[in-house]
Amino acid sequence: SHKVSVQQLLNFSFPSLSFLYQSQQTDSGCSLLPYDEYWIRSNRIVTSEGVFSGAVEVKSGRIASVVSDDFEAGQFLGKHVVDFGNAVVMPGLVDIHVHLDEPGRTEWEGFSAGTKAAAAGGVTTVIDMPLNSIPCTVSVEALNLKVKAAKEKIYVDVGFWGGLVPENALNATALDSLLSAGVLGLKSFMLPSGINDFPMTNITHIKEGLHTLAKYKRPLLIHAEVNVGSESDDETRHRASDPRSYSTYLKSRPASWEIEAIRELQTAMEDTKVGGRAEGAHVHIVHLSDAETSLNLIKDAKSSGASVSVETCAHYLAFSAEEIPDGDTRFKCAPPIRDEANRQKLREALLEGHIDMLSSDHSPSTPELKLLKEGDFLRAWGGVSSLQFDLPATWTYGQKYGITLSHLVKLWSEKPAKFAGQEHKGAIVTGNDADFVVWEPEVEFDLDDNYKVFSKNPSISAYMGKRLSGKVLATFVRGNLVFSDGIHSPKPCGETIFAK
Ligand SMILES: NC(=O)NC(NC(N)=O)C(=O)[O-]
Ligand SMILES: [Zn+2]
Ligand SMILES: [Zn+2]
Repeated sequence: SHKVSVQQLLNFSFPSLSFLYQSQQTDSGCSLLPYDEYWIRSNRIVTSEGVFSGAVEVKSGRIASVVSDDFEAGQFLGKHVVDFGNAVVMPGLVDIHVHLDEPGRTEWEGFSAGTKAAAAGGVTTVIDMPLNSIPCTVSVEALNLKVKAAKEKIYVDVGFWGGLVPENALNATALDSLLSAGVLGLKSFMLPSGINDFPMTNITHIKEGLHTLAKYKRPLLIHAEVNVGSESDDETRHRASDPRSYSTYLKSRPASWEIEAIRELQTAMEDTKVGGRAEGAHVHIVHLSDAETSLNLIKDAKSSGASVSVETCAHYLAFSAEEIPDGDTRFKCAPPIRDEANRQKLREALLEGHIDMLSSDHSPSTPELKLLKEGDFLRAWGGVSSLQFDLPATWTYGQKYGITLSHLVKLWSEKPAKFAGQEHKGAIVTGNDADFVVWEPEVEFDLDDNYKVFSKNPSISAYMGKRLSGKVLATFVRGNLVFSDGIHSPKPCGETIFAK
């Protein structure tokens, strides 16, 4: 077949999309690109298998075809082609662990600001956590309030986890109605969550929850830490140590808290096996920090046939305890960021495939609650604000230990999409939603005061002040160009996602 240079056929190339938008504004306003059918071309299209030079055809929000560069002459004649040249085209990121905090705590975050940050960071789907909003998503009524609050505010697609709490855990009817209303799975805590109306569950609650989840084949996400007392054992002795020193906080929350929680979960994990009481359900350990015994226990459960997975977060891979300055409570989260040796082990485990996926655990609050002025690690709110930096943070630190573009696709898109029951997302294959991030891995930028962070309270993000590489040029959600050249589409056209 006769090959032609695609350059001869292009009718426009990046960057000019926002100008194009301004000149050809559509009435929907959902997309900065005024076409329903177009091709995206790049020398670096990434799948979990590798990188190729080619083009992706988009029609009505879906991927209509994917071709490598040995296409037929004339294939693009008369078509709209956006050429991204050497910029990388990947499936958009699917962040399964995000606290958007609306309704009720919009001074912490919110659907609009949070999903703008997601879009600016190449995240095309977020799954919202059931806690920190008021009310927490523990009933159908609360879910309905969330969905109502999200209406016409979201720039990317948003699904919801429901909460498993003592109040609903032993009540199969209550859980049935929450699951039937479309939450993608449930989430619970094995110790106090910090939010009074999201109480912790014990192992009986967890087992009953899994039993109900089995019918729906949906996962239970678990914050796996239990309070087994700390090394120095009581609050008074911590108080005697310097609360501005990160090591004081780290000692107050040792790895034994994660280990003990996962041990307690062993029989619950057993229940998910073929023939078990909760066959069809799945246990997912969120934000693993301890890369040793806790991870080994999870590996053992997996190899014994339990349906189990585990995520870690970008910040556990990026930072180590030794680097956290005194008083810098932006880094306070639970479980805590541990020492350098642990970070190395976590990175190895990730590359070896023992950690199934990544998430942000974007859990922002306000500078006041982070006690940024006092710098008191023991009293500050726990949670890292990071949603906009999922991609560049994972990439910047990941390059040091061997993360490839294909790793990013697998850990940030394919695996989490599948985990959340969104098999039609997370990969560049024909028929899938046209969710993409286009970015330049080599371009560096400083997260200084001039950098536009779309989340509320940018000053609390642990990444501010850092230099990252990996600039997002464009983000597409179901074919809509929702972010380009630093601006968002005029209308927020993200969709709410429900389990069927
Ligand atoms: N209430 C929270 O958002 N807690 C979160 N806080 C963290 N991780 O420090 C979490 O995911 O556990
Ligand atoms: Zn948690
Ligand atoms: Zn969380």
